[in-house]
Amino acid sequence: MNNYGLVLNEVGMRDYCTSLMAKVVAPLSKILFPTEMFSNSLDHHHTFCVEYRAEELGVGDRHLDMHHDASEVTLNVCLGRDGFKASGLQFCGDYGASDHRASSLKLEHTIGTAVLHLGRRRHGADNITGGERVNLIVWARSSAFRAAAAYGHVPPDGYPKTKEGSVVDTVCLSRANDADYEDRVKGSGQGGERGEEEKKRKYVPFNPPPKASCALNVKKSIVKF
Ligand SMILES: O=C(O)CCC(=O)C(=O)O
Ligand SMILES: [Fe+2]
Repeated sequence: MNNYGLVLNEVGMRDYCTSLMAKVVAPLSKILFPTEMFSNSLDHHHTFCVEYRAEELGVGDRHLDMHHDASEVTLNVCLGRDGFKASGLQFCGDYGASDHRASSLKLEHTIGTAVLHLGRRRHGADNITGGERVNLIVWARSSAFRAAAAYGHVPPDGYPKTKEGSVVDTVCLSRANDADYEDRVKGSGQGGERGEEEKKRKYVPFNPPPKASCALNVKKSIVKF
């Protein structure tokens, strides 16, 4: 979670952000993610700016731990500021997939460019080493998809889960979300101690218990009126 930034919906920019979602995010999502259940029904959003500041500038977020978003599709636009250093956005696999923690892409942010990705794709931002970086983030959501999940038509977080495969890359580990973080980073020369706040978090294990059903519950998807 970012501690520094601004929720644009709360400062009078909701309508502007809604038109950005309708004119940019929704049409591109239809083209890029045509097989997703929600690709035709993105209808609301949580839109905010994130801000990272290098240590030399004092307090601020330096990086963002590995996570997936509370969105169906995310638009991430790099707005500035000139001269920031170290801008990597590391992507891994999709939440629930066997390659969830395998590295897939490292994107270097540059001002004026954007990336559109599925919300469930694991990602995290590198430590900024100079200057300040500000990005606009649109978490686009579908009410229909979320209602389907709430009523059990699809699993609660949207997707069935597959047992994790053998490839787990250190760059994809999350200090806050992975119970095995410390064991896995030991000896890898990367990562570090969890902060106090991260230690207090309740872990939600990625892999489902052995007997958990991963299939969609077909019976539940029949709605009686
Ligand atoms: O810093 C970035 O570019 C990513 C931000 C992000 O993933 C988020 O706020 O959910
Ligand atoms: Fe994110």
